[in-house]
Amino acid sequence: MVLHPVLGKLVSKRVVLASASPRRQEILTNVGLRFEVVPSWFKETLEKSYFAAPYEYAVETAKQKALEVANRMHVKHLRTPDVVIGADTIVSVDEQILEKPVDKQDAYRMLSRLNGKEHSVFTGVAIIHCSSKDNQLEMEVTDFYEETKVKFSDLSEDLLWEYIHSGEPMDKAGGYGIQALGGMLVEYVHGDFLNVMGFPLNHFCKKLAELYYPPSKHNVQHKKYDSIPSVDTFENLSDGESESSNFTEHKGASNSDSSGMCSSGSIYYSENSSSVRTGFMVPLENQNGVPESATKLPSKILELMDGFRASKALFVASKLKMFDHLKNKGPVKAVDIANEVGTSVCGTERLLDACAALGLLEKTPQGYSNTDSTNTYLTSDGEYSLHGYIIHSNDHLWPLFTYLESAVKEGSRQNHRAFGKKAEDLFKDYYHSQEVKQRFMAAMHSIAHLTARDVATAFDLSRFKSACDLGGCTGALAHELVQIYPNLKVTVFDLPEVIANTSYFQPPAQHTARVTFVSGDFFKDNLPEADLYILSRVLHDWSDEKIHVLLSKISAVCKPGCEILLAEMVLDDEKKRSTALLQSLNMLVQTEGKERSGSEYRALLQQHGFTNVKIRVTGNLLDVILCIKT
Ligand SMILES: O=c1[nH]cc([C@@H]2O[C@H](COP(=O)(O)OP(=O)(O)OP(=O)(O)O)[C@@H](O)[C@H]2O)c(=O)[nH]1
Repeated sequence: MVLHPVLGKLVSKRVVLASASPRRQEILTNVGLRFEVVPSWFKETLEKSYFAAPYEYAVETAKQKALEVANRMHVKHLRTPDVVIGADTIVSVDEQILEKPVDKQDAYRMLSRLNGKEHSVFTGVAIIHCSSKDNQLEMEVTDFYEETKVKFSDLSEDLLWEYIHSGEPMDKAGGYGIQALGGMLVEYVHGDFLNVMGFPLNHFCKKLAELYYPPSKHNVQHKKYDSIPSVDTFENLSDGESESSNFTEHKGASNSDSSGMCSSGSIYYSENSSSVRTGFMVPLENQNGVPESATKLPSKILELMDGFRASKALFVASKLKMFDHLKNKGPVKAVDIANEVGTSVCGTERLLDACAALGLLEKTPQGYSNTDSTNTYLTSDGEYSLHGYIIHSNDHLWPLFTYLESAVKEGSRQNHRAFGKKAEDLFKDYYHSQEVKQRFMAAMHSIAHLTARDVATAFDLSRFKSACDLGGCTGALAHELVQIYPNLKVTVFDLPEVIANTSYFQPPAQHTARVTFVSGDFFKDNLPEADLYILSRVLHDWSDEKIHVLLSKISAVCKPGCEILLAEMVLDDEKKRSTALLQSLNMLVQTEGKERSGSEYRALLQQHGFTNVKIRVTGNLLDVILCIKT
């Protein structure tokens, strides 16, 4: 494979990809490059008017992303990477630069602009070679860009919105992903497809070839590499460093292709060879440098078999607040965390190592530190903290799931077995003690906060003046709704014991005046008047009989034209979505409810006069259903 000699130059180096883009990770992993991912914190806010051409903006942003990571790693870990790669993809149309859309309206604006026209996709790339002298960081920056022209077909408004509601546009430059659903919008591509996806691999390899194999005197009369040097010219490329010639062609290896790549994308190389040889077998290595087994392993099954261990490691690290202890600190040694948390050193070290291997922590010789997503999702005060739900999973769901077998045999909830209590009303169980109640509310709050934006924007709700969120708990969705819809007032209706405890979860005052809390039981008490009734993660708790009671109450207070919005994990009719199916098992062990399909919800709603049932799959944890009282 012609790329090997070039990528092989990076094998012995500590390579860091300064990008959170899963596509860039995939493109580089697929060609066997081994690297760490350290997403850049550089904010993509350079003043666009300062740049004469769009590609200059993309190159400068890529450079700034990579420089930020190189500097941070040097300062933070005192272990400087050898190479840092940064990239930035933009779309340019009518002299405008389009980046990632900020919301659905923005995605719509972008896609409408691209509709029926040709545009350019530019990816700027920066390759920074770092070294440290007297603890001073020295960097050599190489950068380049690649342009690909893409043309969209003429697309209808409906199709654009359908695409936007798929959720795909949101993290993609120009608001589309050519590698997935977005591919259907595209009439033609002129240039490097991978460049559109986020990383111009071919140009990257050419750049490495230029850097690592500069034309020597004897080949200087040859044309400058305008493509990757082929294997035929491989010997000419040798610069005498042993690593450059460590690559071995592997003929006849059963799970390799002619490129010498193993099927999982690793590069073959021999340990001691100083010249290219053929037919020499060495163990294949995976991404972590671990030899691959000779036996074909059922990796999916093994992963499921051990899945509970990984979950429990996450739960325990969260419960012991290890991620909180690591927040805003440089690397911390296991012994220091053990002392702070009050745990054994050997146990703590094993747990932290497991968390690092699971990608939850970064580990360096100086100690452990949180990754960015750990700071966001796993610390108790992270922006989208799931801490509450993780503790609920550990303390409540885990014991219930140990009785899954009984639940399957008996077809009913297992609270009496897990907690030694007679099954009463579902929420009475949660609210019997202040501690359990707060834990449950924190869990519901974390999921509501994470899903609120997608639920609130799945449909345009700007025509409504008043909404009532039945079982709205801490008001996380209500607050998101009033932020998005300036004319909307939302009443959160929930049990008195919930309403009495909501103050802790309220956001800073900004739009809070348009959110009010009213206590009551939606099965027994009068419902507040509203144009829109919201039931988010409510119906899945209940049997069809109870749902009929609730829907008939709502139907009775709904004037024609009033609407209901449901947010639930909707099962696909083919029952293939494992997250929703596992959530349905979760409902089995603890409630009388279940997850339902779109047609099941439609049937329930239609029986109470709610028609025109529309369903949006959001790509987040909750899907959204909207219907109108006729
Ligand atoms: O067809 C596709 N077009 C673009 C993409 C993806 O879009 C983003 C572009 O954003 P950016 O370059 O700013 O990169 P980020 O994702 O924010 O990650 P960084 O941490 O590197 O800033 C990029 O992910 C492309 O892959 C696509 O998927 N398909």
